Amino acid sequence: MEMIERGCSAEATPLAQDGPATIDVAKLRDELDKKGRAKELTKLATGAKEWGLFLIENHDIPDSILDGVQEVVKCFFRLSLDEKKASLGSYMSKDNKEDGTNLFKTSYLVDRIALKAAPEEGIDIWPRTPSNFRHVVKEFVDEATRVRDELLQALAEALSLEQQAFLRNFEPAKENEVKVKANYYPASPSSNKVLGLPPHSDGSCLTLIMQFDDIGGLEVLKDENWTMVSWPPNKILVNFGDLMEIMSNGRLKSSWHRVVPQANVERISFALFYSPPSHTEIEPVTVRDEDNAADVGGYKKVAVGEYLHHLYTTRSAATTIKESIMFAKLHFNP
Ligand SMILES: O=C(O)CCC(=O)C(=O)O
Ligand SMILES: [Fe+2]
Repeated sequence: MEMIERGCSAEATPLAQDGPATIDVAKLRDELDKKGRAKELTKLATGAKEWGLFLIENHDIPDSILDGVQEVVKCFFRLSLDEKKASLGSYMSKDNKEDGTNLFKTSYLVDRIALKAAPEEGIDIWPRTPSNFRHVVKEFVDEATRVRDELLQALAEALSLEQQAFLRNFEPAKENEVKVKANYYPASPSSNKVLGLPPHSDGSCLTLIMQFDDIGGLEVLKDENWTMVSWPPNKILVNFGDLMEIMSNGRLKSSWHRVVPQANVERISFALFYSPPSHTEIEPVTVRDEDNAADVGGYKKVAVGEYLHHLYTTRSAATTIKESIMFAKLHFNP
């Protein structure tokens, strides 16, 4: 298989002793309990900086919706290859070609579909089997987007920024990008050889990930060690992508992560990738050096589409971790 820098072989990984922070969204919403809310914001700031990701609970997305997503995605992956091809219909669309090829041909142990849930115009690449796939996923996307907005505001507040500092990049709402990926990782007896997904950072601002069973598979590079992240299906993992690192001027770092197939059990995950509209120029928040008031964040203004194009065309050839994000640095000389 293709060699991608550090950590190509998936050696056994210890489970984190104390995993990423779990943030209680209900506490963030509770304006009456000021102390409890402030405590949760502090936990959010600390946890998010430490791991580049965190978990959320009490997010208020009904179990019926989470269960519905699980059902339609499992149903899709149970189809035969021919049935999957037939189900996807206009699969060879512009949007689905690049990512969708993973479904049938990959050097990694993953079968996956990538769709765009928003913006809506001109997109008809949803699986037709099961017939309620699109409806169920869209319901979930609507709920998750509400939570995304709350999280972006809470993150700004947690960093002592003005509440809209991150969310304002997501205007106008109807032009926001929401990519959907459903990943199926088969069990792999030789799991110490082949990866499900290679080490990477997401291009998004935030990625919300569900996994349908808490069996392990996602690993994040933390303090130079690959560390398995564990979470149950009713919690959602919130991962920072490169756009968040740029937006926050490096105060929040995108995580470097990979997926390792498990030896005896298959795994399915379902992720929403949120990015501002492609033409939006992200202006990194200012990060002041306390002593001389200079900006020390190191990131510059960059258009979302331009950055993503750069990331997707360079990351597989990168030789160092997060090399592609250098493009958004003030002192980048290609
Ligand atoms: O399967 C997972 O948990 C993570 C998937 C992932 O990293 C991705 O699709 O970018
Ligand atoms: Fe990822």
